[in-house]
This record gives sequence, C-alpha cells and structure tokens, in this order.
Amino acid sequence: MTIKLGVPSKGRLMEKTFDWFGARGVSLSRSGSDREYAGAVEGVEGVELVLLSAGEIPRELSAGRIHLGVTGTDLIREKLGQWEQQVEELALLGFGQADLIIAVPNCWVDVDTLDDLDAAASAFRAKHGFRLRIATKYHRLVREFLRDNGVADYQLVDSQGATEGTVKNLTAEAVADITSTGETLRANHLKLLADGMALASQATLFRARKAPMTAQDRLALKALVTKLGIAA
Ligand SMILES: Nc1ncnc2c1ncn2[C@@H]1O[C@H](COP(=O)(O)OP(=O)(O)OP(=O)(O)O)[C@@H](O)[C@H]1O
Ligand SMILES: O=P(O)(O)OC[C@H]1O[C@H](OP(=O)(O)OP(=O)(O)O)[C@H](O)[C@@H]1O
Repeated sequence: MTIKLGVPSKGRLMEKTFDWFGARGVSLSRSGSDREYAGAVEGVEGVELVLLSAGEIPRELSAGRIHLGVTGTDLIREKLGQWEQQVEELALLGFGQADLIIAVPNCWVDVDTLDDLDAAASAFRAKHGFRLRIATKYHRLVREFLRDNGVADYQLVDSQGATEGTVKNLTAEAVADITSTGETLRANHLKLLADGMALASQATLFRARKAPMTAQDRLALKALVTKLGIAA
C-alpha cells in the first residue's frame, strides 16, 4: 500500500501547496495533460498524490480514503461534525488565508455589531412576517457562531457562489462568506460587522485519524513528516 496525500486539483490552493511541499524537498506535480487529474510525488517513497476538489478533501479524510490532505480549515470545520475526532492538524501552511464574516448592506446605518443585527432581525420579522435571510454556504459554522453570540431571529438561505450578489438580487438581506481582500464586499456595497468574524481560515495539512495503514505505510508517513519538518 501507499500513503495517499490529497491536494487541491486546481484553484487558489493547488500551486501554493505544490510550492510548500517543494520548498521542503518533496516535489508534487500533475502528470499528463493539464486536464488530467493524475499526479506524481518525488523525494519520498511510498506516497501517492490524489488530486481532489478542496471541498471534497474533508470527506475523503473522514472516510479514511486518503491519509493526508491539504485544504482550508474553514472547509474541515464546516463539513465535518466534531472534526477533531476525525482529523489531526499537522501544519498550518501560511497561505489561503480567508476570514468567514457576517456582512450587511452599507446603508444599514444602525447595524454595526451582532447585537445590532439581532435587534434588526427581530424588527425585520415583525415588519415583514418572515425571518431576515442570511445567504451562505457555511451553514454549520454560521449557525454555531450566531447561536453563541445571541442572534436568533434569522434564517439561512443556501448560496454556493456569488453570495455577495444575493442582497442586490433580493434573495437575502445579509451574507456570511469568506473574504480575503474585502474587494467583493466593497463592490457589492456590504460592510462587515465589527464583531462579525466567525473564523480565520488558512490552508492546513491534515492527517486522517481513521485511515487504514500497514506497518510500511507508517514508516512512509514518518519519513514524509520528518522531511517536511513537522511532528505527527
Ligand atoms: N478569496 C478567497 N475566496 C474564497 N476562498 C478562499 C479565498 N482565499 C482562500 N480561500 C480558501 O480556499 C479554499 C477553497 O478553495 P477553492 O475555491 O479552490 O475550492 P473549491 O471551491 O472547493 O474548488 P472547486 O471549484 O474545485 O470545488 C477555502 O478553504 C477558502 O477558505
Ligand atoms: O475578499 P475577496 O478577495 O474579494 O474574496 C472573496 C470572494 O472570493 C470568494 O469567491 P470565489 O472567487 O471563490 O467565487 P464564488 O463566489 O464562486 O465562491 C468568496 O466567496 C468571495 O466572494
């Protein structure tokens, strides 16, 4: 058998992940054409590269189909209940930083904090007869964050992309999404709440707690983490 290392197959995390491993003497590369999801690992024995969507890596780790995986901390916490029992954080990789935040329209001049949002949500329900809508793809994280901060009278509406557009499109009153430069929020006339940061995320190397391993795999894993300069 081999140790399976899951890495994002494209997008913002792939190249930086390749660079991070490369800087530590483990060369990851896509083999074949640009469109073929096959990869190669050089510099360490017994490790196989599995190219996957960043969003699918949590599930593959949890199922034990990959032993190691690189993805955002936000995706692990959102997609895996009791994530710490399923995966171990081996290393924060120092890129892919993004914050999960709650944002409301700039024109809501009386709403700057979560307390204000709670008050606005109650007033909204009384006036409109339905709950204020917050668009997000981070259902678990946003529910937990708002519950812990006493915001009650809202409903989540699912948005899998272009979330900041939902306010202009009148399908939501507020959004909960990832931001890094803040440009998308600004361009869509949204402001983040002063205490509205639910999570600071970055790309992280995770180990699956339940992935089956032979004695040989354990040696390969040990050699890999030693080469990467991390403890496991
Ligand atoms: N500006 C940003 N916007 C969105 N995600 C970001 C940003 N910066 C870093 N990230 C992180 O990148 C990860 C998502 O990466 P990406 O968008 O490539 O994945 P994905 O949407 O699952 O990809 P795919 O389209 O292959 O399904 C998340 O962990 C997220 O926190
Ligand atoms: O703060 P910024 O630097 O502007 O980045 C934030 C934007 O980037 C992400 O969208 P992505 O590009 O993944 O597209 P999506 O809308 O399809 O999720 C995220 O959902 C925000 O919309």
